Amino acid sequence: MPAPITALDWRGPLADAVRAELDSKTKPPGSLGRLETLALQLALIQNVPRPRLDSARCLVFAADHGVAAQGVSPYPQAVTAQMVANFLAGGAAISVLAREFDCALSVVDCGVLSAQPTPHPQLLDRRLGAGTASLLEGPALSPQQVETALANGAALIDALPARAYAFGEMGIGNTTSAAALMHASTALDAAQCTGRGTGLDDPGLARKQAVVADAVARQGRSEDPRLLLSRYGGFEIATLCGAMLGAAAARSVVLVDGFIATAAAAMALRIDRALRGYLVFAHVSAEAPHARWLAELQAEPLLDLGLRLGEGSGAILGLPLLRAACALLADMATFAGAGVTERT
Ligand SMILES: O=C(O)c1ccc[n+]([C@@H]2O[C@H](COP(=O)([O-])O)[C@@H](O)[C@H]2O)c1
Ligand SMILES: Cc1cc2nc[nH]c2cc1C
Repeated sequence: MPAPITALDWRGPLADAVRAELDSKTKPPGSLGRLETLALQLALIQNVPRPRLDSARCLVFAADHGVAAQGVSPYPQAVTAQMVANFLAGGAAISVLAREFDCALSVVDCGVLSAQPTPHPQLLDRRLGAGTASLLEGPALSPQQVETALANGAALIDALPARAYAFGEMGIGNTTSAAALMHASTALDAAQCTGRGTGLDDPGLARKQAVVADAVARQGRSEDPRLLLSRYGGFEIATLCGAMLGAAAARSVVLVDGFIATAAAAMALRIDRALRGYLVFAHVSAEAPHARWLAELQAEPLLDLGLRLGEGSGAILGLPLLRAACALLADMATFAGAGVTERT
């Protein structure tokens, strides 16, 4: 069972003090928009009037998916292991962004079907098995694998402490898993929950929608997040779910990436609603159902850049905005201090 999360108190004395401090700064009240909300959120998360973001980590959770055999992705399953090697070699988009933003990068192997993974200081072995089972043929994870994944994710946070986490994922076929989780846990139909992933053409999209519809027709809808994770997977989504809950329990900020990371967040929110205050939805992906799911979660993403890469690439782009919010709260002059006249 993941550790309990302290719900944020947006109406308490600390929130009032931070709002008053923001209003005392040399700017019209509210004129720094979302950066002011972020500063307040960070203060409440850290439970201090002057939050700091002196450490940040990016964790990319990777796994293979049996459902990839159904032709639901234009790329072969082997790309998952190949991209893990690319993350570690420093050539992937997330490798470049992590260096650019001075953010430690780790890759969590939750079940990638590489013959023999080469040990690497940034590679963490948390394999639950040899790839997620096909969600079309039965449960993608056993109930025991779900529990192990949730515990693994939370334990990673204890092992790799940070004030902020940019969480991402890699897994050919995992937009099908995320689509099935969305279809099975919302009132939306399979077509509304299914997107083109890495770039399916129209016949591919129709095939993927049929797979999502079939899988949910066979295994059913549910409100139970553990049951949903068990039915539809995948290994990386369930582990990511545990990591999000662990990060919030440790009072760290969780930067949520795209469609698949949002699937993990949606399941984690069903496990502990208090997680909500710790989440920063960094961007809205170009994967069509992502905007719909964010709307269901009443989440307003920070960025809309047309990204649909995954890997945590959108999540990490939120990091400079979090850092900016902290710096503004800490370092801006007040009207009184700078001798600037307040509004009449
Ligand atoms: O983050 C997103 O919104 C996103 C949207 C489309 C694709 N992806 C990435 O693409 C992979 C899954 O796509 P697919 O087509 O194989 O299901 C997986 O590695 C994800 O990281 C990610
Ligand atoms: C090349 C490639 C890189 C990725 N990164 C995340 N998902 C991906 C899918 C593909 C196909």
